[in-house]
Amino acid sequence: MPPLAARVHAPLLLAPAARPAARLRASSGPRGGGGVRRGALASEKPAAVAVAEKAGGDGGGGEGPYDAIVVGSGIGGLVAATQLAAKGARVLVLEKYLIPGGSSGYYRRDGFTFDVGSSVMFGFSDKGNLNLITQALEAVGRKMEVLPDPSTVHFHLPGDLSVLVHRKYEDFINELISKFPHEKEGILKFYGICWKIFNSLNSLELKSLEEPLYLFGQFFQKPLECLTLAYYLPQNAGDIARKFIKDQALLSFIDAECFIVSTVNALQTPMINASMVLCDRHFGGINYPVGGVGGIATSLADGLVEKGSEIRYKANVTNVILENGKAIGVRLSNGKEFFAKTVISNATRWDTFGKLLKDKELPEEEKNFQKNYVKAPSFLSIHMGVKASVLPAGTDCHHFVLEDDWNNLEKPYGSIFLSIPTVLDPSLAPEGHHILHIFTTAGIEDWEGLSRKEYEEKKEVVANGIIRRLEKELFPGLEDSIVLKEVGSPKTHRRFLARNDGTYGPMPRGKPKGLLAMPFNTTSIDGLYCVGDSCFPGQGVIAVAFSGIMCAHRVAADIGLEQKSPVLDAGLLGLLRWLRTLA
Ligand SMILES: NC(=O)c1ccc[n+]([C@@H]2O[C@H](COP(=O)([O-])OP(=O)(O)OC[C@H]3O[C@@H](n4cnc5c(N)ncnc54)[C@H](O)[C@@H]3O)[C@@H](O)[C@H]2O)c1
Ligand SMILES: CC(C)=CCC/C(C)=C/C=C/C(C)=C/C=C/C(C)=C/C=C/C=C(C)/C=C/C=C(C)/C=C/C=C(\C)CCC=C(C)C
Repeated sequence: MPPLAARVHAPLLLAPAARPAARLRASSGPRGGGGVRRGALASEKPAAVAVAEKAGGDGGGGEGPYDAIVVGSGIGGLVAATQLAAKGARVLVLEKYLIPGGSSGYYRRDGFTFDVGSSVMFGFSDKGNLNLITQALEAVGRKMEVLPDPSTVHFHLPGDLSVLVHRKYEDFINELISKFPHEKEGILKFYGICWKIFNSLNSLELKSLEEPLYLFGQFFQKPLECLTLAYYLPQNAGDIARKFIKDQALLSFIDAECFIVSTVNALQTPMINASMVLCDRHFGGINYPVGGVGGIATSLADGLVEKGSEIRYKANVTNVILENGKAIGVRLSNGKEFFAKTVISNATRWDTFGKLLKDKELPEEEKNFQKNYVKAPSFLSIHMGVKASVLPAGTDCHHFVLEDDWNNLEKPYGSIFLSIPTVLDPSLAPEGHHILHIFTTAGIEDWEGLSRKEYEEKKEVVANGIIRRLEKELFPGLEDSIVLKEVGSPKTHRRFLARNDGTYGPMPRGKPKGLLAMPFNTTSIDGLYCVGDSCFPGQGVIAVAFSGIMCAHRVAADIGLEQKSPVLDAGLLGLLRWLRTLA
């Protein structure tokens, strides 16, 4: 392997549009083996690529009707689409970009395969009911090989507090107690409640909470578990932690645990979401897909096509078409129209109602959502290839760094997330090298109004500051070991992920009532559904996978593929709408 030249790349978070053919070929998965059908050869041409090549992006003339059109192929959209296709629906997914996955996509540079977003994968185990990524793949006959991560994250926190979240719960809890022996009882109680909630969740068959026949069925079969969930639904992790824990540093640690999940502190993080991630990391564990995270989306897209549905790339949806107030199709930027019984938007709710329905007055329900939630800041991401020698032996895969001051936890550029997926899967980088994927929160307003030169310079200055902090805290010699570096700003994320202001997801405006105000999948527009991280239960790949499963169930009932009761529907949907107004 010839040595890689050290250099700094232009602002490319994702692949440049100048290489469309290569990008379509790359759809076979990050490593070609990322999404192999059971018993199929890894070298077989994935069906999704064939359709993309045939479609050649936007065409002309109207098409349809489909059972459902899905706008966007993030994990939320793809799970909704594949679940529906598995139930026998004919689905069309329209994706603006060149490959599927959105924030869970990938790109390649000089032999490195980078995950665009998170590399920390929940829900990828082979047990329980909450392994939603595994289940989503299985629904379309796919299975990915995964590598168990021995830990979830290594926290490097103020006051030299270092906590490694081991895969084994006992190891983690003993390590935490060893740092706060005086809070042993409080620690066991707080994490004990998390387990109570997690076990309740894990005992249910997860489908749409907006479908009454299913919901009442679950209440009948598992009354205690459902009541437990209903009890904790409006509560937040920070309030529960404060019932048992007094030590401020320990409460700040729990803030950091929650911040990773929700980009806000524990007082603002719904207890159900906190419990889900604080326990699944030990129950199913964190598992990394061989070949990279991008393989999940390409496998789902291939599975979708094999079920007789379609996905088209370079298809930029600009409008949802309404007829008598009902969503009946969509229009692309090239004027082409597609029609369907239902339309599912995987764009954020801000984009769905602010752009795809810009001529329509914002419905009350959405006003309520925007009253309760704001767009979380975007982020600055740095993808680097480094010489392997810079990492000490036994380096953990994921790190969270906040050096001196707890007050900086939620501030822009305050906390640093770092993933080194090559610790688990060396095939993602050329021999002798590692990948460092670094990100930190950043607002779009910081990056607007700059000239090209100022923008490039600012990216360099900010990125180098972050790299120097990591060099000081974790890896001496880091700067000199860099062979490849690409910096993405909030503007990059807005452009390539098509997310309003490049937002990371929704964030409660104040202190939420747990998950009570979070909208589900139906909207106040007949035939229009939303899926993704601005729907219940919020941010996170496993969370949007759940929103996809819920959405597909509700849509399937509405188009006659699953049982439904119009009378009960009206009652439950009305009740849920009313409950949201209480939040
Ligand atoms: N760094 C990170 O770890 C990171 C960053 C951001 C988001 N995330 C996570 O990623 C997940 C987001 O998943 P998601 O399912 O909500 O969606 P997503 O944002 O990942 O994907 C949405 C997809 O819809 C496409 N799209 C948007 N508008 C469109 C339009 N008008 N026409 C056609 N296509 C359009 C986008 O190109 C994108 O591919 C969440 O888990 C979130 O928390 C992670
Ligand atoms: C309806 C009513 C009213 C009532 C009823 C009751 C009941 C029954 C209820 C039920 C409920 C349920 C089922 C629920 C569910 C839920 C769920 C599933 C949830 C989930 C969640 C998840 C989440 C949130 C996740 C998240 C994650 C994340 C975000 C991640 C991230 C990561 C990252 C960022 C990375 C980091 C990195 C480093 C450190 C490096």
